[in-house]
Amino acid sequence: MQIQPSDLGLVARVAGLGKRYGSGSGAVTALDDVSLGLRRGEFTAVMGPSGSGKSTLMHIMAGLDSPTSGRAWLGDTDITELPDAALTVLRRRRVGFVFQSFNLVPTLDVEGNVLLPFELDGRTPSRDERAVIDGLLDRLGLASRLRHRPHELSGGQQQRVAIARALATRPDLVFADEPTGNLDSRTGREVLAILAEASRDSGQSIAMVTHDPVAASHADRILYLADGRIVRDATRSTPEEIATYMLAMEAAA
Ligand SMILES: Nc1ncnc2c1ncn2[C@@H]1O[C@H](COP(=O)(O)OP(=O)(O)OP(=O)(O)O)[C@@H](O)[C@H]1O
Repeated sequence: MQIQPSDLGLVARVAGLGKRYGSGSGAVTALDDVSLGLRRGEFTAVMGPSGSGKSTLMHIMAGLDSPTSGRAWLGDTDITELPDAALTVLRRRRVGFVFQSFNLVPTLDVEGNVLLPFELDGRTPSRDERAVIDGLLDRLGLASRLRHRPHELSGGQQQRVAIARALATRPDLVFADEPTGNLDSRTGREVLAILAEASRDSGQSIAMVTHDPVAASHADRILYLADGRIVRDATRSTPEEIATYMLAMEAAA
């Protein structure tokens, strides 16, 4: 019998992943032979210089983009050859995303955006789920903004709506691309605390791209990418240790 990712405690896995954009002399190798597993309940930060492949890796792991070579699993499902409709359902049930561009629906108010994953799944939140959502909206300072639409919110507020939406269904796996990028330091700390709690208390796995050593210091594990390859897989580190390594990487580039 074949060993499944879940037998190893993994909620997502990629093996021998490669991604090339374009062809001929203009081709760009965004990922080069990346193998990685994300463990259940683990909070992982993904760091690396601009253009090192962080967003590409997250998009492929989340089933939003396909690799040029290699394989990717969400849970025990190999998503590399999964038909689009099945992949959409799998993503909706198991994965939350926070994109750099927020991807809020402009015609829906804050509450409508946060409840969208339930709407798309054809159900309303249970009483427990409603309590989780209300707690998130409260902690993210959005409780007084429920009837506002995205264009009536600041960039940081829109980012918080995207975070509430990603966590609302308590998905197994949350991918967050620079989730604190637009936030002041107090709100940023609250978002990091919410992500850390989701992993510690609810067993959710979080993968967060960040350029900020302080944000990365909240994670259990830190992956460093350079030129499309994982160059270091580290355990929890201080902001100073992270900043020192990032500087050394940039100096070596
Ligand atoms: N759609 C695309 N077409 C062509 N090249 C692309 C495309 N998307 C990304 N790339 C290239 O792939 C490489 C990796 O990009 P990616 O966005 O994954 O990097 P990143 O580490 O997330 O960068 P940043 O920190 O600046 O967001 C870059 O060289 C980028 O220019």
